[in-house]
Amino acid sequence: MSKETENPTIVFVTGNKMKLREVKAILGNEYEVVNHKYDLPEIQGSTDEVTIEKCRTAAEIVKGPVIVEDTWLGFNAMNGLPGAYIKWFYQSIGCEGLYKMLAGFEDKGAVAGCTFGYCEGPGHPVQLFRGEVDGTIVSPTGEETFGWNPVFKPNGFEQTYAEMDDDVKNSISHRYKACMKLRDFLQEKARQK
Ligand SMILES: O=P(O)(O)OP(=O)(O)OP(=O)(O)OC[C@H]1O[C@@H](n2cnc3c(O)ncnc32)[C@H](O)[C@@H]1O
Ligand SMILES: [Mg+2]
Repeated sequence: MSKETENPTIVFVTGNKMKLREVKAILGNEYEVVNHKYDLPEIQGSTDEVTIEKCRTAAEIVKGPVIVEDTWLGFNAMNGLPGAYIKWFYQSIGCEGLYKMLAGFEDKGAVAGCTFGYCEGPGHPVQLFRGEVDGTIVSPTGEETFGWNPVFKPNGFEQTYAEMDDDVKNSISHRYKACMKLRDFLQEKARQK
């Protein structure tokens, strides 16, 4: 089937199938999201630093415009930790363990966030687009199909990310918010050409 209009292409360097799926669901009507599957090395540092380094490396590999994304989950009682290190915590102790980490704290508040990086190509600066959602950490509820979705319940909702329909998560999530900022930037850039 041929398309009437060609959407601009975005090259998304990620090794995470579920992130790719969500970005396609959020931006797929306006962009052709192409994946370069590569597990980019992640330095130790703030989420911004991690994203900038991932994006620089991705641009070197692809030799052209790329986006990358780094996700974090920060517990308010722990001043934002695990933050960018959530991947390693999740991999080692799972959702149940993440929930139990807060057993000794009254404050179950958390922030789910992600930062997209955009880089025009090797040697170019990296632009950052951040999206955050406040919520609480709850006992794992819902199917564990994507990371820590079962323990994160966004404020204002009765369901965890894992219990929500994909459409709902993708219209309110940290990733949605960051994608909207990225989209605005890309549209503005296209207008200036
Ligand atoms: O190749 P990249 O894009 O880096 O993919 P990754 O899987 O390594 O992802 P991160 O470094 O950003 O680590 C974030 C961790 O949080 C998980 N995660 C990311 N987005 C999520 C979301 O929206 N809901 C639940 N878990 C998520 C993800 O599976 C990782 O374990
Ligand atoms: Mg990673």
